[in-house]
Amino acid sequence: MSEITFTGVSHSFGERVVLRDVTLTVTEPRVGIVGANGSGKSTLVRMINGLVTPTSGLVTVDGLDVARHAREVRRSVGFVFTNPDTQIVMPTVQEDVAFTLRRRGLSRDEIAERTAAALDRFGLSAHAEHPAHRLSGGQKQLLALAAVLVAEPQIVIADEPTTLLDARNSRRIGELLASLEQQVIVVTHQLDLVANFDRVIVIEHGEVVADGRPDAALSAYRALLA
Ligand SMILES: Nc1ncnc2c1ncn2[C@@H]1O[C@H](COP(=O)(O)OP(=O)(O)OP(=O)(O)O)[C@@H](O)[C@H]1O
Repeated sequence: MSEITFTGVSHSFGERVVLRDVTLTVTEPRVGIVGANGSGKSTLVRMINGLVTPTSGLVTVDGLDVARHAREVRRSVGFVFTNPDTQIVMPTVQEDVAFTLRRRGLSRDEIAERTAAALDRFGLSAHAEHPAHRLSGGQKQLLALAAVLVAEPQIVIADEPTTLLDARNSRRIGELLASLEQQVIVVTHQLDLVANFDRVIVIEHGEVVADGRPDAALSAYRALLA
C-alpha cells in the first residue's frame, strides 16, 4: 500500500478556513472519511492528487510532495468524482472508458480488451455504443468508476461514489470497492459503506475529531450528529 501523509495541512477558500492543521499518515488498504456537509472532506481528499493545493502544510504520496509532483502522483491516484458529469469526456460509453488507456499509449488490441472487460465488470456492455451523457445518473457513476479503474491506479479515491445509485447498484459498488486490490479511500455519508474498512476518519469543521477502527469512529460520528 502507499503511504499518504498530511503534515500541518490547512486550507482556506478566501476568508473561509476549510481545513485546520490536519496531520495524518494513511497506509491502510481501506479508509473511510465521514463528516457533516461542508466539513472539508472533499477538500482533504482532493489534495491527495493535487486538485487542491493546501494553503499551508505538506501532502505527500509515497514521499512525493503532491504540490510539486502532481502529474507524477496522478498517474498512481485515480479519483472518482461525486458528479460523474465532471469526468465524462468522450461521446460514447466505450470511448470514455478507453480514453484513459489511449493516453497511456497502449496497443489498440489491449485497449479494446481492457475496455470490454471494464464495461462487463460494471454491467455497461449493453451501453458500449450509447452516448455517455444519456445514461442514467447511476449508470454514469458506474461509468466514472469504470473509466478510473480501467487504468489500474495504485490508489482509488471515491468521493461519495454511491450518491446517485439505487440500493442494488449501491451494494454492488460497495462490494466492488471492498474487493479491489488497490488502496481505497472513500468519502461517504452512507456509513455502512465503510463499516468494514480498516480505518475511518471523522472530520468536523475542518479538523480530525475521531480516527480509528470503524466501530469506534462511527460511534463517535453518530454521537456528534445526535
Ligand atoms: N472551490 C471552492 N471555492 C470556495 N469554497 C469552496 C470551494 N470548494 C469547497 N468550498 C467550501 O469549503 C467547505 C468545505 O467543502 P467540502 O466540499 O470540502 O466539504 P465536504 O465535507 O466534502 O461536504 P459535503 O459532504 O457536503 O460534500 C464548504 O463550505 C464549501 O462551500
